Formats: sequence, structure tokens, C-alpha cells
Amino acid sequence: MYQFQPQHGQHGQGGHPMSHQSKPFIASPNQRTRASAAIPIVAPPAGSSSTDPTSPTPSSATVDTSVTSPSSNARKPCRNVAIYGHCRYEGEGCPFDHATGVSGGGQNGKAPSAGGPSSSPIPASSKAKLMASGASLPNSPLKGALSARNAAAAVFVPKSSGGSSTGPGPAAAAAAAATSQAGRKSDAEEVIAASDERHDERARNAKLVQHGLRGRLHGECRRRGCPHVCFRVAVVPPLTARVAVVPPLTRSRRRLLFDPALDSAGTAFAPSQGSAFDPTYAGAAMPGQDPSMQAGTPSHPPAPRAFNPYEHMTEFGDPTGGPGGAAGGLGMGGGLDFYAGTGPTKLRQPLQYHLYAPPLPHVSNLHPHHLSAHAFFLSPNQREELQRKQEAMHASVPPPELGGPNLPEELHVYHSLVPLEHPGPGAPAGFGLPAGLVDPRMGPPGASGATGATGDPSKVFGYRSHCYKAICTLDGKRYVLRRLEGFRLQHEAAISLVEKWRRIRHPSIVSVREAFTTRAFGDQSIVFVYDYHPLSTTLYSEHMTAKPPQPDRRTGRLQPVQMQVPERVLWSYLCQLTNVVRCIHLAGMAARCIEPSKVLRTGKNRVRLNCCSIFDVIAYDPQAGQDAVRTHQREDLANLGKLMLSLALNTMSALQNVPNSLESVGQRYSAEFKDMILWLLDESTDADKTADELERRLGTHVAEELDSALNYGDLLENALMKELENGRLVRLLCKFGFINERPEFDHDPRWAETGDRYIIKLFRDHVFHAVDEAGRPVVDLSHILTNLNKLDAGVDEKIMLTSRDEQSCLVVSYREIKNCVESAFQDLSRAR
Ligand SMILES: Nc1ncnc2c1ncn2[C@@H]1O[C@H](COP(=O)(O)OP(=O)(O)OP(=O)(O)O)[C@@H](O)[C@H]1O
Repeated sequence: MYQFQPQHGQHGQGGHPMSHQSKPFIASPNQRTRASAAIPIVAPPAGSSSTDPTSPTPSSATVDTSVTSPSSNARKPCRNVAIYGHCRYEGEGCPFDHATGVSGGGQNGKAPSAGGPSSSPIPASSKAKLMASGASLPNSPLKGALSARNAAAAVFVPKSSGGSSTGPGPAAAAAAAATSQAGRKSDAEEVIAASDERHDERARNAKLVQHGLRGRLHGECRRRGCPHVCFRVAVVPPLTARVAVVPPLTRSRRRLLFDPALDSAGTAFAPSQGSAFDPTYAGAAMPGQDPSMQAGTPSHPPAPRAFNPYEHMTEFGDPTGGPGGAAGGLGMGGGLDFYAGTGPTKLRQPLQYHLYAPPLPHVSNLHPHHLSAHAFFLSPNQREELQRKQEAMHASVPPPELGGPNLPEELHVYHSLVPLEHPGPGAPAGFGLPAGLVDPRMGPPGASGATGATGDPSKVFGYRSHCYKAICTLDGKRYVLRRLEGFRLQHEAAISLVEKWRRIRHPSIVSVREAFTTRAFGDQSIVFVYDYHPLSTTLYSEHMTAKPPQPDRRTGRLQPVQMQVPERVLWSYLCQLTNVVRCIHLAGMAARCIEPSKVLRTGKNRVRLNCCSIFDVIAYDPQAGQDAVRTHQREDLANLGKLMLSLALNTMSALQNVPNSLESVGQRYSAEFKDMILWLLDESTDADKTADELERRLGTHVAEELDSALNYGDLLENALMKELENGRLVRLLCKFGFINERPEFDHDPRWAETGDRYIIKLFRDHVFHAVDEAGRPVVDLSHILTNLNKLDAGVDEKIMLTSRDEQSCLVVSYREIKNCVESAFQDLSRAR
């Protein structure tokens, strides 16, 4: 990490370090105190304490005795000497020292050694390294401020020197000139000196201020090859565009993926070619590299080689065959056994999970233009549906003493009973359905006669029935209790039949859990317990009751709801119900409850047979044998036909005159569908009418249903993938929440503001508190996602963080910030 103070040593238009006086980079003692107080990670003057209450003071910060007053300028070495070997302005009023030369350590022998913990103002844990300006370092502005590791870092290597195909630009030429003149200095010094010089004008032009974003928003620094963070931040494209075009992971592509300067075509902007910020960038073109990378390289010295975590791998993560190696860079070596699964499972390291994967083509089939922020998150419809279901699960009613319905506090092993049906007209306010249980598509509960009021006689079972949602004390899950009022159990054996139903598990059945009798309601009731499917409706309420007009998706205008059910949906219902009927018949039982109000619609076109086992108990016949079961099974198929007929015509009265109704069905739907209903209703075919036979007759429709189910599975998996990434980011944000603005830790009220945490704070500012040139907040989701993902992956790319007073900048890699976050979080965890 480099400490970078843009105001120091800025060469003016005339090229002299001191000619640009708009910013007093040689601060007065007072100013200096203020500046260092504002940026305490720059070593403050000896003995000086921060006067700025917001100033963080890392415990490991050391005194920088090299801080000079204005009068000490003459003792400061001129950077031109350091860079060019001489200063053109030596006789023209340049106030710096031209005799000191460039070698040697700190003037007082105290020039900070960035690598040493004792002298580094940044805590050692952050591995921060400072590049202090000449103003704070009286000796060489380069030496003494940099450790060997800093010198080797690639951060200031101009991109164009890496062989941009556009050829060396002026910046690269300046770099080359600076390099040749400073031949006696180390490579790193040359590179940094050249980089500094190029940066001067750019930094001023870009008015690089708060959070490094101004350059981005002004777009003023457009110099090709400018390696500076502000420019690179400036070209962060919308994340959506990047995701839409993530290219195959060739070696050079991988480099681009790390590059924030990708344009929407998946190519990097000119400045990013050969990016110095790119951890995979290896300076001048190497044999086997993309030929476009080699253009113009001869005139440039090889840049310091940056750490490339992927270097040992081929593009397929094959550690045995590097580019140009035995496997020819095609990953044909060890990569094969990775895929073949032979040997121990190999994981590609480091895991590259800082990028969102775009929706897979078979799932989305979207034009890239359609990829928007939604591509990263659950679709709004899906999210709304799931959230409403969750709300329904948590819905509750007030207790009786607060005006709620008079329900037992506990019933068997269940508690927190909530009615699922409206209380009927004239009921007190507290008796109404909780808002969370009201489906906006269906209008006010009971308004359209979609379902009877609680306690109304059931049209199917005859008894007065109630449905409650309740929580089981044994497992904490929600169930539905269906209570039939005034039922007397005559035969104990009847209720034991429920056990057989318990064993049936099918995706198209509402699973039966148990049944018990109770007097908890002050009467003799029997209660059947079923799985709870939040916000489910019945086929009756869905297709046979008028629904209120719904807003049109595009215009927002209220439109009447189309009642006719598409034939495809009807076939889908029939397939699902046939499957469950077949399963029930195979178990030697009959459903006996195939009615529009007893088929739950638990999702889009997703149905489940409800209320199984009730007839077996309430209409128990101890004499009934296998014949009775077969009769019931045939009735099931006939009921299936009746259900389809009434759904096709959206009314139960369709059953009153079946021939007429079939004629109407023939006008609305295909002959095949009509024939199917006819077959189900025709009593003359009863002999060979079985669920298996029905299944065979459905044939291609079952195949279509299978395809739909598979497609839907893919969609859901895709939605899951999006949330996988987001879940990771939430965990990261939680860590931030633990650390940022913490009022006190370990008896230190400034813990959250100092040390490693100061860097985290600056990063937080960079990510969330960015402002544009007019001081308006930058609300840019892609900026946040990009930064958080890179932080989570700990990439080596560097960014510039600016202190709040804009007096100081830190160039720091995501990896280092990640280490800071980890270490601060570890501190908190340990204390716990
Ligand atoms: N297992 C369940 N999970 C979630 N909601 C359910 C479940 N069973 C029933 N419901 C809901 O309870 C309400 C009442 O169901 P019920 O079967 O009593 O309907 P109904 O139209 O009153 O039937 P009936 O013909 O018996 O009068 C419906 O809105 C239904 O969606």
C-alpha cells in the first residue's frame, strides 16, 4: 500500500515541481499539523498530537521527523535531480536542494522504512507501505519512502509500457525518457519517478478529490496510458454490461476480468491494456502471450513483474501445463483429471468468485440489453411472491383479551392458531383475516364468494368447517388444522386410517400429518392436520370466482382478469392430478376429494390435492372391502373429468348439463381435450378406466409437463445462483457493520477510527459515500458490487482511498483492505 499525497511535488504546467502553487504542498507547521492530523496514517511530526478530533491515530504510527517547515525547503532534495539527474530550474529560483543527490537514506537517518513495523505509520498487520512525498522526506523522495517490495510492485507501471497495441504514447515516452536519464537508480525508482511525472498534470486536471471519483465523473483525465486510480475508477462500466459479455477465461481474458476498465464489448479501454493494476499483468509481453500485447515493447524496459496468482495454472486451472508448456496452454494435463474426477478433488486456487456469473443462456435467452440490475438479484416478482409467503407464515391475530378471535391458546401440540378464512359479515374487527394472509389478487377475503366464512358448512364434507394455521411445539413448523365441528367419532379404527395417508408422500398432495378429536373449542370436533402452503388458493377461488381488475404490467391501468384457462394449463393440472391419483390408487386407497375447492393452487400452475383422508374417517364403513375401494377409485377418475369440465367453463353449474357443457368445451378447446373429458365421464368405459390407463392416454402432455418442470428447475437454480453471490456480500457487509462506527472496543473509544480500521473506514467512504463534483451522492449499485466483490476476493488490484479532508490519499490493494477487515473482525471475535 502506498501513501500518496497528490499535492506534493506536483509539477506545474511549466514542468517544475514548485511552479504549481495552487496547493501548498509544503505546509506551514500549523498546516502540517492539520494535515497530518487529518491523515494520521501519514506519520505525524514528533510529539505533535492530532488536533482534529476525527483524526485517527493508529497505535503503530510513528513520528516522521522528516516533516519540514517551509523554511526547510532548501534542505529538501529536488525531485528533478532525483528523476533527471539535474534541475533545469536550479538557477531560476527552485527552492529545493540540488546538492544532496539521490542516494542515501533519510537525512536524519529516520526516513520511514515502509516495510518496518516500527517506522510504518500503518499497522503492520495491514502490510501497508507508504510512498511519502518529498515534502515529508527530506532525502530522496523515492528512496527511504519505499521498501523493496514497494519498488517491485507494479502499481505505477504505465500500461502503455506493457506493450499497448496502440504504440507508446506520450506518457510511455516520458516514462522511457525518465528511465534512461535515471539510469543509475533502481528500476523501481525509475518507474515510479516516470509515473509521478506523468501523473502530475493528470492529477491536477482530474481534480482528484474526494474518494477518487472526481476524475471519473469529470472525465477530465483522459490521457491514454494514465495508470492512476482516478482514471481507472473513471471507466468502471456498468456492471450489467460487463456481466453480459464475460468472455472465455483465456489468460489474457482473465486479466481483463480483473480490469475495472472493461467496456461493454468485453475489451478493455485503452488505458487498461497492460494494466499496472492488473495482478496478472506481467509487464512486457512474454513468449506465448497475446501478440497484441507485444506491440511496442522493445522501446520499453521490462516492467516489474507483479504477482500472478494464476501463473501456475493454465487457462483451465491446470497446474501442470502452463502457457507454451507441454500442454500448449490448453489445459490438457492435470486439468483432465480435475474434470475426470480421478485422484483427490482439486480446487482451483485462488477461487475466483468475485464476479457474478451471468444467467446461463439456456435459462435466460435474454438479449444482452435486457440484462439489468435484475440479473444480479431475484426477479422482483419472485421476490415479492416469496416475501409475501413469508409474511403469511408469520401472520398472527391478537389474543382474545385484545379483541382477537376466541381460540384456544393451545390445541394438542399446536399453538398460535390463526384462522385462514374470513370471519363472515358483521364479525368484530379483530376477527378479520390478518393482512399478511390476504392475497391481493383475490380481493378482500370472501368478497367474491371464493371461500366460505369460517364455520360455514363445507360444500364437500357437510360439516361446519374451520381452517387454522398453527405452530407445532414439537418442530416449530406451521401446519394447517382443519376442524370439522360437531363430529363424533364412532369407530376408533376410522381415525387410524390416517396413518396410511401419512405414509403417502407426493409432490402433488398436501401431506396429511395426523388427526385427533378435541373438546378444546367447547364442542366435539375432529381436527385433521396438513402441511401448510402459505398463500395458496383453491382452484375454485382461482378459476370460478370473479377476481377484481388487476393493473396491466406495462400501462399500469386496471384491466379485467381473463377467466378462460389456457388449455396448456388445464393439461398441466390434469397431468399433476393424474400422477397423484395414480400414486394414491397404487397405495390401495382412493382420494375421494377431487373437487375444485379441495385442489390447492400453491404456485403458478402448481396444484396439490388437499383434504385427503377426511372422507375415509368421516364416512368410515367397517364393512367396506376392496370393491368399495375400486368404486371410489373409479369415482376419482370421474371426478377428475368433472373438475376439468367445470374448470374449462369456469363454473360448477357446467356439471348440471354435461352434453351441453361438452359442446361448449369443444368450441373453446381442442377436440383432444374434449375427448379426454368425455372418456373420464363416460360410465361405459369404467371397466378399463384406471389411473394407469389415464396416464398412458395423457402421453405427450406428460412429456410436456416434464419439460416445463425441468425448465422451471433451471430457473430456480439460476435464481439460487444469484442469491448465492448476494448472500456472500451480505456476510461481508455484516462484518463491516461490526467494525464501522463501533463506539468502543477494548476500552478504546476510537478503535473503529484508528489503525487497520481507518483503512476500512476510508474504504467504506469510497464505496458508499462517494460524491460527484457537485457534492451530490453517487448512488451507483455497480460501483458498490464491484468493490465489495473485489474486496471479498482480495484481488491485488489497487485503489486510491482519500481522507475526508482530501489532504491525503492511500493507494491500497483490495487484498490489503481485506486483511484489515479480517484482522479487525478477528479482534472482535476473539474478544467475544
Ligand atoms: N394446507 C393448506 N395450506 C394453506 N392454506 C390452506 C390449506 N388448506 C386450506 N387452505 C386455505 O384455507 C381456505 C379455506 O379452505 P377450504 O378448503 O375450507 O375452502 P372452502 O372454499 O371453504 O371449502 P368448502 O367447500 O369446504 O367450504 C382456503 O383459502 C384455502 O386456500
